[in-house]
Amino acid sequence: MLAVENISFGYPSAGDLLTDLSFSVAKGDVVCLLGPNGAGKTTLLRCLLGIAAVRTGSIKIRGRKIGSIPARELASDLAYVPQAATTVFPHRVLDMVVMGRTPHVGFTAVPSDEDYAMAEAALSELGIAHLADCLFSRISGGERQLTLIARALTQRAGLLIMDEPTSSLDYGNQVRILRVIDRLAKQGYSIIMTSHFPNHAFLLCNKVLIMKNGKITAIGTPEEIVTDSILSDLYTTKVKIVEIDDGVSKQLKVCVPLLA
Ligand SMILES: Nc1ncnc2c1ncn2[C@@H]1O[C@H](COP(=O)(O)OP(=O)(O)OP(=O)(O)O)[C@@H](O)[C@H]1O
Repeated sequence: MLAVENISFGYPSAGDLLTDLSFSVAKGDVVCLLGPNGAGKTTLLRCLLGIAAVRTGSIKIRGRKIGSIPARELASDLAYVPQAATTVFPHRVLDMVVMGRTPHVGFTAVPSDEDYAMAEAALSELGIAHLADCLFSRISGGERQLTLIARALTQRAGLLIMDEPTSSLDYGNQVRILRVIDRLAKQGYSIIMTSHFPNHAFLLCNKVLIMKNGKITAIGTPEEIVTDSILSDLYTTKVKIVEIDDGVSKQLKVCVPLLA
């Protein structure tokens, strides 16, 4: 679905911030991008979205270079789910979600009844249909994140790019969002998400990219590469991976930071 080949990126008159990154994303993949602050995760997402133009290499979606795809067409392949910041504009939740139809209807056109029906269906799919008439600025952080995911679903793109989808959410809401991501992947969506929580990789990702100083230093399954030594090196702090019984059917790995 997505093929990233040897890309480098830097801001004008500065050196490379991302160096020679390559990876691929298949249908149904949930890819977790792990790395410390400043590693270049958001910058990489900006390149994938075509907001930042790469210096070298190529990013292809379904075989086409993203630079050659008109923005509106690209939006039917890629949807961005930003962090759940609030907005100063008092939009209704349903109106926020129907904005996902913008690439399909155009900036000046009014969304049709069908567009609103799609937005309502996305809200129902995520269990927040009751919020349709609430103001986005007055719902909780977890509800805002679900609203932004609903907007991406309404866009009808197969690849969802999520920047720290659980940031600033409490434990229960983090798990709710992770469950939604897991369910979407099972429906065939591909997902790339950044996270500061290696446990997320164990819980729902089938592929992990380890990023440090603008480079991908390891790619693999969580079992292969989310290890004591790689995480301790990545975050320059002692980390231990332990196995627990999840109480249902399997052993689950969890990552524990050590203070000593
Ligand atoms: N507009 C810009 N101009 C120059 N440098 C920038 C710009 N935006 C970001 N950077 C630099 O790029 C580097 C990578 O930033 P980026 O936001 O991609 O990291 P990140 O891994 O997403 O970090 P975090 O986990 O803290 O969000 C940082 O050193 C940052 O200062």
